[in-house]
Parts: sequence; structure tokens; C-alpha cells
Amino acid sequence: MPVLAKICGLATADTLDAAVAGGASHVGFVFFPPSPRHLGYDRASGLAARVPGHVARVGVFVDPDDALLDEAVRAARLDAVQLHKTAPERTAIIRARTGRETWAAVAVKTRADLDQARHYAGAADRILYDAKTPPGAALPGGMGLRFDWTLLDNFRHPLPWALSGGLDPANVAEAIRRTTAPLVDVSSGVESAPGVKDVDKIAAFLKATRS
Ligand SMILES: O=C(O)c1ccccc1NCC(=O)[C@H](O)[C@H](O)COP(=O)(O)O
Repeated sequence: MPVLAKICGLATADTLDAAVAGGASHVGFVFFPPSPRHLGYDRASGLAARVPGHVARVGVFVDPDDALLDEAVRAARLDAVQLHKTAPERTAIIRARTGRETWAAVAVKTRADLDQARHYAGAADRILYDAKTPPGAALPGGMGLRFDWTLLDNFRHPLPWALSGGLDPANVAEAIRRTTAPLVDVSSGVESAPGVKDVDKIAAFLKATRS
């Protein structure tokens, strides 16, 4: 089974096209104004129009309100929503409201953090294990931080899942081998500066997922 790959935080046509050409299964659009990857609705709409049908459009949110969600789902024609810092009860409501595949991000630093995933059974469709960012950090993701992959050893995943946090072209093959992740997600590992995606790094990352 080929490993699926999401390139997150795309904001330009050339880098979006590189993700599609390189074989990404998912592309991520960030709707969170403090992020250097944040997209307005018009820009998201234009990018979404370039995405072929076999590639899923994922909107990335931080505990969003209904107005933001509704407008982003419409503008970017989202296939899935990825929710950070969103309680299981609210996640279930968003899943029902949008009718979209719903991913719950679980921030991981210790083994105990993984237990949060169980609370999303019945509320989400997929868990995204991401590295926990430091208290007071501006962003809950997209900071290039990695968690200890061995924490996932023998963990009984309550839902389909994905691995994220600090992945890059040099370490993603080892991450897949070590964790058996069915889907990997990257943002800053394929950037030349925060929010600036690099087409060569995107291509290298996607190639490495198949190695
Ligand atoms: O990327 C962002 O700017 C962002 C902002 C707010 C919430 C989540 C965000 N990113 C989520 C992602 O899916 C990233 O791809 C994931 O955290 C991994 O990031 P990185 O460690 O930089 O590869």
C-alpha cells in the first residue's frame, strides 16, 4: 500500500502544482491569521481550482468558529478539515455541520499525550499526531518540531492516522519505516523560509515517501 502524503501550507500556484506533480495525495490550506501560511478566501479559491479530483483539499483550522469554517469550506471546496486545539465535542459538531472528512490533531510530547486520541473516536475520521509546540508558541503546528516516534510503538490507534511534525526529505523514509505511518504530513520541512515553500524540496519529500 503506497504511503499517502499531505503537503501543508501551500500558498502559491507553482508550489501547489509541484505537490500535485510529485504525487501528493492531499494538499493543505491554512486558515489561521497568525500563520505565515494563512490564506484569504479569494486566494484559497484560486488555488483550489488548480487541484485535480484525485488530490484531496484539506483546510487547516485552530478551533474555528462556524463563519470561518463555512466560508473556507465553500471558497476552497474542501474535502477535509483538520482541526487543531479543538475539543472532541466541538470536533463532532464540525464534522456533522460540514459533512467533510474530519481530522483531529493530537499534540504529542509524551506517551500520555497519545491517550487524547481515544477521545476522538466517533468524533473524527482520522488522527494527525503532531509535535506539541511550546507553551506560548504562536502556532500549534508548522514549526518543524519532531516528537519521539518510538512513543507510537505498540499504540492501538483508535482511528486511521497520520504522522506529522518535523518531517523533511531526509528523514521521512526512516519515519515511515519506523512508525508504519499510512499518511505523512509536512510543512516547514519543504520550505526555504517560514511560509515559503520550495518546489525542489516538495519533489524530494514526495520521492522519499516512495523509497
Ligand atoms: O502550518 C501552520 O502554519 C499551522 C498553523 C496553525 C495550525 C496548524 C498549522 N500546521 C499544521 C500542519 O498540518 C503542519 O503540516 C504540521 O504541523 C507539521 O508541520 P511541520 O513540523 O512544519 O512539518
